[in-house]
Amino acid sequence: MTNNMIRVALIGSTGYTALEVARLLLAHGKAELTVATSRSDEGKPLSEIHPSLAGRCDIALQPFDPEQIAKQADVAMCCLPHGASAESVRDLASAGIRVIDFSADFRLSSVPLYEQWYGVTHPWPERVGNVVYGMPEFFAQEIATADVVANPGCYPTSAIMPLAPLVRAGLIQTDDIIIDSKSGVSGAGRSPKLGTLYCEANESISAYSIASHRHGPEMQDLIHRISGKTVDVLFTPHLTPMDRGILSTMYARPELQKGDTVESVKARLMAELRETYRDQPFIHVVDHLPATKHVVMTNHVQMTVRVAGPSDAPGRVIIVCAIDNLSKGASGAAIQNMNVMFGVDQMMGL
Ligand SMILES: NC(=O)C1=CN([C@@H]2O[C@H](COP(=O)(O)OP(=O)(O)OC[C@H]3O[C@@H](n4cnc5c(N)ncnc54)[C@H](OP(=O)(O)O)[C@@H]3O)[C@@H](O)[C@H]2O)C=CC1
Ligand SMILES: CC(=O)N[C@@H](CCC(=O)OP(=O)(O)O)C(=O)O
Repeated sequence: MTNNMIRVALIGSTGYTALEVARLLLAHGKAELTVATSRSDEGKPLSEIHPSLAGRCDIALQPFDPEQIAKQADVAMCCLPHGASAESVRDLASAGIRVIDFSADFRLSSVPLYEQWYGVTHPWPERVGNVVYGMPEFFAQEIATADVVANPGCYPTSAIMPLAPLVRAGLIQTDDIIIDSKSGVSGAGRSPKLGTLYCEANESISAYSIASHRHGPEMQDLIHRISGKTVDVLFTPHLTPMDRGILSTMYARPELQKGDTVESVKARLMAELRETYRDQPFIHVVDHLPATKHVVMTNHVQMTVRVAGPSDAPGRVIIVCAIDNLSKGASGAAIQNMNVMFGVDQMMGL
């Protein structure tokens, strides 16, 4: 650190999550961007790639050189796609710089699980299952001293935050959990793809990767790590015509107690969530139905619970959670993790 400022390196600066990190750092106060790397646009000012930064962040893009970056920065935010990220994370960590990895390369507990879902051989297998999951609401102590942090996936954040405490407390059954999520198009990244072209995505909602999305195992893995219980989730993501935001609607069966009503089950689940997140400044257990508009452009999470069925026979628990995929689902979470790693107020810049 110089002048008490945390020096931040952005790796893969031309993408959406990198832009969001740069934007948040402009208002941070205790952290500054000192390095931005790019394979494709070396030498150009960052603001040429992201015009919204013009006149505010004109740092020149440089090639990826871990030894050099370690001299210029205290922490690297690695905003690369999964598969490509792991090698860069390994090289940065070996050069002595702390790393926050935005990809899924270090999120899962085991190499076989990673290789089964990502279809690539992991280049740093000894660290898989040995990197803290960057969710300070559950793992702040480990994050504070970590050399590498695995920033959570966007959909998993919206599911793990409400489900893990309820599973841990034994309030919902562990099988038959359905997670139905809708994401804005920025969740797919900035590289052009057929499905994210305007005429494909606008005025349309579509499901994709049914029963085969890689975030299903991430949700199961992390709920297990937090609750100690094995859960079975069925996850369906949808692409929606919004720039950003995720709304997840989740269905589970309650563990009933004698005399339970719809109202008593709802009260018990809401009380558990409120107690879990009582001291967490970004997590809000609300009475209203959360919407993406309530949280976009913020690091805040809103969640609530409803219960369906005749009043004396509660059937299904319905949980609704809203986040911003680029903020608490990616770059905001990374800034929060960085704050915890460097011992500053976790809300700084957020
Ligand atoms: N978008 C979102 O909402 C979320 C994204 N994430 C994760 O964050 C990471 C970044 O996402 P996002 O910013 O959306 O992605 P983008 O596609 O917008 O940007 C990724 C950047 O990585 C660089 N890059 C692309 N391919 C390679 C490669 N093969 N080797 C090295 N560098 C490469 C490029 O930068 P350059 O050419 O400048 O080097 C590119 O601009 C991904 O792992 C993603 O899964 C996680 C949660 C939410
Ligand atoms: C809308 C959309 O396409 N979303 C992306 C997930 C976003 C993400 O960043 O996930 P990882 O960090 O785990 O890669 C998808 O479904 O692949």
